[in-house]
Amino acid sequence: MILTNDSTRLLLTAACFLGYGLVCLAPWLRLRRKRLAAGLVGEAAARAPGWIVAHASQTGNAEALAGQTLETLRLAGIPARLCELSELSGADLQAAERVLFLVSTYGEGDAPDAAATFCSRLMTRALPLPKLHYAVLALGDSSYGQYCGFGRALDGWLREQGASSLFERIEVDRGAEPAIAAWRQQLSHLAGTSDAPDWSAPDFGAWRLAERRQLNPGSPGAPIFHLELEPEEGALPDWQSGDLAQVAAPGDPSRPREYSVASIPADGRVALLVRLHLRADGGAGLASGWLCREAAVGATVRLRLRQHRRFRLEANAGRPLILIGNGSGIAGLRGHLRARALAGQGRNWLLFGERNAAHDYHYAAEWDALRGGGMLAGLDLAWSRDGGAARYVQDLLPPRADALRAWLDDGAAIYVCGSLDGMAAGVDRALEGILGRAYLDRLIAENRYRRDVY
Ligand SMILES: Cc1cc2nc3c(=O)[nH]c(=O)nc-3n(C[C@H](O)[C@H](O)[C@H](O)COP(=O)(O)O)c2cc1C
Repeated sequence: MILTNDSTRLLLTAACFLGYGLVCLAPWLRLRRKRLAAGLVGEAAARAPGWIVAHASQTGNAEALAGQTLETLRLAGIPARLCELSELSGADLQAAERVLFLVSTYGEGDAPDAAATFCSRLMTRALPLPKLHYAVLALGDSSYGQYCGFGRALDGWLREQGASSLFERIEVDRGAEPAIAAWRQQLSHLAGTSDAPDWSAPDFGAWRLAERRQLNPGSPGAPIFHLELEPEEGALPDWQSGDLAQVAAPGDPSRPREYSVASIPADGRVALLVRLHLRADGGAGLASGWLCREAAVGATVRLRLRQHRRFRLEANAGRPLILIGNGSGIAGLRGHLRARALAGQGRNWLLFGERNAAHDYHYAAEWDALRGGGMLAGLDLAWSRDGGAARYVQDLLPPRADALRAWLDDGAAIYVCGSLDGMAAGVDRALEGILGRAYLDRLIAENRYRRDVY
């Protein structure tokens, strides 16, 4: 084809417009993709109030069920969006048609960390919600005094504000399948669909206990063991530092025990730290006794891995990390330190507390190697049975207040792993004393204060 000067110019101009149009379209397409990924189903959902699936989760169970709830609504063609409870404003609640709440309980009947702002901002006051229809799935454990305490408090507060429940609160005791099935059934009924997807958790796999060694021989405390496991068949599954492993012990398979994974996939094995639980009568706990004593090296262990989104590094992977823990809590922190070393991120500060330096300084050689390699910038230790100024890990914080502020000013995130009794509350109080509650609440809202406490 022969082009005249005029038709060439015309074609070039048209091409320019087309190009410009594509440039303008690209951000819109990106935004649309982002909205879809965030759970906004269809453009209408961005405008219409629609349904909201709100979760408050500490270790990811309620969050995972919220994702599955959203998926069920999505399949039924219902516009809905997924969010964390603390992202909801009073105006959101007043505008929403229907809100499904999936919340767990922590501490002693408390809300998970991620719900702190919702509790302090909204649940402390009156908020008329006459138009709101809602349902609550409350996750808990009936061996605690305040069973499903937060789910019950939330339900009560919503009712006091004039909201109407779509169906009675459903309580899930230790992940019990029948309660989850009841929620699924109610949901299918509401959504007008009978083909809700199957939500069952993945099966336990067969793993071989490849290694076991006691970390604290001679300690006045209960023995603690480092275990390494590999799949009996097939490839190692993928996981991230911060994730959890569930073990079904032969003596009590219906109550799997959960442990923080202390290794990363690059190690080629799942490592766990298990403290032998000694009962008042001197006998060993069922699951820990089996894992630490009875199961021979080479034995089959039924295990499955579970994502722990709230304790993963995720968006904090590029920040400096302050890792605080005690006892077996070093497991989750070790996973993070190994992930950081692999990524070449050396701005890590470990603060750790145990009983005594001679027997309970778990993984001391590893920390030395990390320091030598520039992968551990700070290490502070507290020994409760050795005397000295700092007895518990929280005592390490006030004398290091200036360094702590400097790290946080540099954008650091804090990860706490270990016992809820004493340690977690003590660390929280010490941080509040140094930084103030508002600052800590901001860190929580920014996902820069993450806890795996038990
Ligand atoms: C340290 C700790 C404290 C807990 N406190 C309570 C409690 O007071 N009441 C309750 O019903 N469940 C309690 N639970 C059980 C959790 O709510 C339950 O394991 C739930 O399935 C966790 O869901 P999530 O992963 O969404 O946070 C507690 C669990 C832990 C680890």
